[in-house]
Amino acid sequence: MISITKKSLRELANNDWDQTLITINFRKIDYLSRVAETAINFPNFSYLVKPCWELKQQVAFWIYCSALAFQFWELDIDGGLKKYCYGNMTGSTAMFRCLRDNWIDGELPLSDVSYVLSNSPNSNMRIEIAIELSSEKKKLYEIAEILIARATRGQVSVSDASLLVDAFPKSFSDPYLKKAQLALTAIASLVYESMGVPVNCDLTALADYQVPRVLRALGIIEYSPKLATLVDNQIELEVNGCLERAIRAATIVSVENIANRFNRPEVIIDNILWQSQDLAKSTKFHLTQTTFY
Ligand SMILES: Nc1nc2c(c(CN[C@H]3C=C[C@H](O)[C@@H]3O)cn2[C@@H]2O[C@H](COP(=O)(O)O)[C@@H](O)[C@H]2O)c(=O)[nH]1
Repeated sequence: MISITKKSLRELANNDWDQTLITINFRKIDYLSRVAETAINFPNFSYLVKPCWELKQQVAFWIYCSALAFQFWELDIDGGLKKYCYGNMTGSTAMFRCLRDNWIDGELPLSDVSYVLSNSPNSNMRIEIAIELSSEKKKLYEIAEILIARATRGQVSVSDASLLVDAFPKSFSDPYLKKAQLALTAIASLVYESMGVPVNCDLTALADYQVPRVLRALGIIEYSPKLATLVDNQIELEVNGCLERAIRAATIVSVENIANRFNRPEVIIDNILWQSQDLAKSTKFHLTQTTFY
């Protein structure tokens, strides 16, 4: 098995970043100093876990949430964009809350998977992924334990994220390990919150559809006219095609440069950008039907 490392993901990103499709305006990174100043706190993952849950359960829950953190939108028959809603929440926040509300005795019971997820976008794939996890509760808790032990040593890495892919390939396979790295960020944060051990996250940015939208609105990345037209008109991009990969790659390269410029970890920069979606206003995100992000 070829081992995936932060170095190999960066190399992949540098290969996939097609500069005829996307320009990165490195000079504009300097203008982000105000954003970087607020990028002090580690992302918070304890807001949904119940205080009575032991750490292993908190981690199992966030592995579950991360596996389902993809494509919270769907195009309806008129071509309009519909986002996943639960209560008065939308997108991933809504999904995480729905999972928390249906989490019983340390799991989303297998018998509940279909009805809990049937009204979500890409529901067939979401249900398949949930079945992979819910039918292997013991394995979920074993991997949670292994990853907690690694985090407790003070560092998590891309190769730890790839353990999740080996354990649950349907849930976590992705050339850029987006969801597996989200899970590792959650584990680092939860270990810190519950044990007081600071955990260094040697991870890349999480290449999703919101961070490139924010980077584009900030003028850090700029699409070629052809790519801009597709994204702005909400034309779907082929999964794993060169356009989609170029967007994910430019996200990783940009966040790496922002992190280096302001001497902050990539996960913190990623999180502050993800939390800054309001800045992007009407900027469209790219549409790709995928379970990767
Ligand atoms: N790059 C990056 N992408 C992230 C996250 C998160 C979850 N973060 C929070 C969880 C606890 C912490 O407090 C974090 O703040 C979700 N996503 C992605 O966004 C997309 C959905 O977007 P929307 O429809 O707006 O919810 C989808 O691709 C999903 O995979 C992140 O942190 N970084």
